[in-house]
Amino acid sequence: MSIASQATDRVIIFDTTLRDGEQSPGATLNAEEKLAIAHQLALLGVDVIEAGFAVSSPGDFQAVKTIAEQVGKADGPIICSLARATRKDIQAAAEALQPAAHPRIHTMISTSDIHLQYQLKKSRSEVLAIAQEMVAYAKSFVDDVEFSPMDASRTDPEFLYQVLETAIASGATTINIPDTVGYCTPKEIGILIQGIRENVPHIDSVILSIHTQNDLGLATANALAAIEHGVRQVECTINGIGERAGNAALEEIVMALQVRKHYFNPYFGRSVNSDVPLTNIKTQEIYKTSSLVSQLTGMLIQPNKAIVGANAFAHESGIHQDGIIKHRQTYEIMEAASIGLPENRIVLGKHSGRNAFRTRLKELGFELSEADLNKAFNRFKEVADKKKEISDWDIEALVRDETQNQVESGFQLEHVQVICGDCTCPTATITVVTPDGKILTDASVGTGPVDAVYQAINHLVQIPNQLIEFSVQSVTGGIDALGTVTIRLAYQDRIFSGQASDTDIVVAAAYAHLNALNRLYRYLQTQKIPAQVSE
Ligand SMILES: CC(=O)SCCNC(=O)CCNC(=O)[C@H](O)C(C)(C)COP(=O)(O)OP(=O)(O)OC[C@H]1O[C@@H](n2cnc3c(N)ncnc32)[C@H](O)[C@@H]1OP(=O)(O)O
Ligand SMILES: CC(C)C(=O)C(=O)O
Repeated sequence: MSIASQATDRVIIFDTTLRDGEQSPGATLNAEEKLAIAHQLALLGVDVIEAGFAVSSPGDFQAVKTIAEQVGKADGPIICSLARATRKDIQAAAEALQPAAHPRIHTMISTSDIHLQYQLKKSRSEVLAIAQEMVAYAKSFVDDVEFSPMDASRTDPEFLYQVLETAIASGATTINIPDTVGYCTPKEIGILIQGIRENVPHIDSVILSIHTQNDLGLATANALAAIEHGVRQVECTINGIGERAGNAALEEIVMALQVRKHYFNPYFGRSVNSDVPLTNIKTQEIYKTSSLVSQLTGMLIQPNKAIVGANAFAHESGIHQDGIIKHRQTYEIMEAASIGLPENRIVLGKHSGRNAFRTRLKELGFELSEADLNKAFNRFKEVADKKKEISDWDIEALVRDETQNQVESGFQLEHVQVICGDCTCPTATITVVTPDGKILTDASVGTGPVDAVYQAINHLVQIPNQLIEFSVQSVTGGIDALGTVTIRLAYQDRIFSGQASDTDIVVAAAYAHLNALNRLYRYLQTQKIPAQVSE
């Protein structure tokens, strides 16, 4: 049974990722890649896959044919090919779709005066005659024929009604209304659809469809407005890819209908509180499908993209994180799991608060006292000011650092400043606070910036020691990674180690050195050997 002959109390999802989506500059797919996406679209549960434009190239013809064979099974989706309103295009589409259990030919011709005058160079009556002839021709191959009046939203409504009436009389089973250049506002789309429903004879005997482009960023809003006015098929693409600024994004349409179903239910004659989904889409497959399309087309997804962007379920600011930890719905209207993501993300960064920090520490197995937590949190904020995102490894390093520094109280590092470069003698200026509260400053030169720091600290602290090991490790990847410096100092026959982390490894080296010196200092105290602090 053709989908058009079924009464629909839901929205038919017509996916055109493999046709309009592939028209995104740079997004070209080969037949194998198209097949992989088509299989995933079938798993996602789309009703119609527009697999390509069969006449456009031998490769696209083959892709449509292979998808028709391998995905267009009896229990699978409708497989569709686009065709201009020409015999050659329609023949190619029919031939490529031949193996599909449910084939659809989608034929189109422009109807706006600007297209007729400048592109087709045809009169309205010629276009009317072509539409009539070509829909009938497509119908001679398949039952399921979709007709699109290209640039419908800029077409004289009276002429549009005439063309649509003709297409329906010639056998079209789906009438698709394209806002080809993404020109309309949602209100105008509503008026357009309402006008068609009121003025085109037999429009209720076909599926009315909408195809929106995103030139003004209104594709999703326009598609939803059309649904409110009785449209029952939406043409859309994964991640919203498509010609120019793209098409309505499938994931946005589907999740809007899912999350706001109580709002949309009355437009489908349902009771407001019905929880029956308004599409057949298995929403848990959305994320996987989105990633596959992004990977194969090379079209990266902007981080703030609705539903599938990396930040769509990520919370960075303390107030939001606090709310999410207390009750997820305070700042989330849908669950990450509903699109197939394992969980939402609390991102620790400069806007995060104590609750999120404490919660992450607990997850990492650290139970800190309130005082220790505050200290670690202050360090965290300092690092967050320099680093975009704080990873779990960074946090572990910070907490370890704080814990060690508490144990080894003694000299406190107040200030580190280093000048270095290829034409400069590396010079470090260091300020420390002694255990009895004196503030001391000194400057030293060295063979490199770290050596200069060590010389200056040694001069201030006056504890004899020998640096026997120095290593630096990047805690995480990236240019803003935390570096952990580990050192070992020898004093007579004893070894004292120190470790510290910072986004600046010279600063980390200074803290690590002081950390080891404090251990040595405490040892000297227990041995009653006085340290000679410089004056
Ligand atoms: C809004 C949309 O997304 S529509 C789909 C757009 N997608 C594509 O164009 C991708 C695939 N296209 C192609 O591979 C090629 O353009 C082809 C194979 C379709 C045609 O290639 P060519 O024969 O070299 O024609 P070309 O692309 O230069 O020009 C398009 C021709 O189609 C005509 N045309 C455009 N739309 C239609 C239509 N709906 N019905 C009939 N003819 C049409 C144009 O008037 C023009 O004809 P002309 O050469 O007689 O002036
Ligand atoms: C072929 C039609 C539906 C189209 O892509 C458009 O008009 O934008």
